[in-house]
Amino acid sequence: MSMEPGVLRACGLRFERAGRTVLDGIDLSLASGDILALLGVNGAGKTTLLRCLLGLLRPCAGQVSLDGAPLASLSRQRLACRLAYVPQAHVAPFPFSVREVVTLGRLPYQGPFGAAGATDLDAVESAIDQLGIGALAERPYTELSGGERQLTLIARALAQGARLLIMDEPVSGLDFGHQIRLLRHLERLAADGYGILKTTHHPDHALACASRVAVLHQGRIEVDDVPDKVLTPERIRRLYRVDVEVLRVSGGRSVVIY
Ligand SMILES: Nc1ncnc2c1ncn2[C@@H]1O[C@H](COP(=O)(O)OP(=O)(O)OP(=O)(O)O)[C@@H](O)[C@H]1O
Repeated sequence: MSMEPGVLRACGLRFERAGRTVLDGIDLSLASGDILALLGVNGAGKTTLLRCLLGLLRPCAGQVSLDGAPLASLSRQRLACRLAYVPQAHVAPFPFSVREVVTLGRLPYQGPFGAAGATDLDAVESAIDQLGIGALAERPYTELSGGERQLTLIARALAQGARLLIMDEPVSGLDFGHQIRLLRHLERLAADGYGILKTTHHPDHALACASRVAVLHQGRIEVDDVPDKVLTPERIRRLYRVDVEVLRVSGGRSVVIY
């Protein structure tokens, strides 16, 4: 399993779609130990930015690099050992079992005709165990609920062994308990040296579980700083057009009241 930390960096990213500028000069970095929460209203370009950072979309200007090397200079296999993606849960075209979907995370470590070896199987069982989805392991992915699919995709990313995780709304569709357990687990992973970039629509989740918060607005990163500095009532009001208060509670944490 790859244990390499790393720094993923976007410089001057610009992306256009159907003649519209979606991203306009984005500078952003993600390092080992970071939990970076990316906020922005619907359609702000969060998923587009994640897909540019993963090398799945090609920006029309700017560059993404991993430890100083442009993504384009790295093979897909090398990249997959360093960088894992948790997309928003989707319905798979084939009824793979949950264990088989998680095992797909091990593909970068196998040769063209390679079968999963002992290390791969250990990584798969460990990821299934971390996400608490052992009871689902033999169920067809196509027959899972949205939340169960989400947990499976997170397990697949952990099985992949990459230390930088790019997660698109990882808690969406999860019940309250799974949300809290996942956020706590992300904190443990960051303490263990993972770098995590997650999009979220919940300022509360960014206050509860992020070392930095970046706000994507009108194609630009409007601010990138510690959660308490970014998530002020004024900014939340301006961004989402809702009136809220932000209260300090015990343990030095802040919560959004509405
Ligand atoms: N396949 C596509 N073709 C054309 N435009 C698209 C396509 N996918 C997304 N867009 C547009 O690109 C912009 C950014 O979309 P994106 O999905 O990145 O936003 P987002 O911030 O992730 O939104 P949400 O919070 O709703 O998931 C939006 O205006 C969207 O309509």
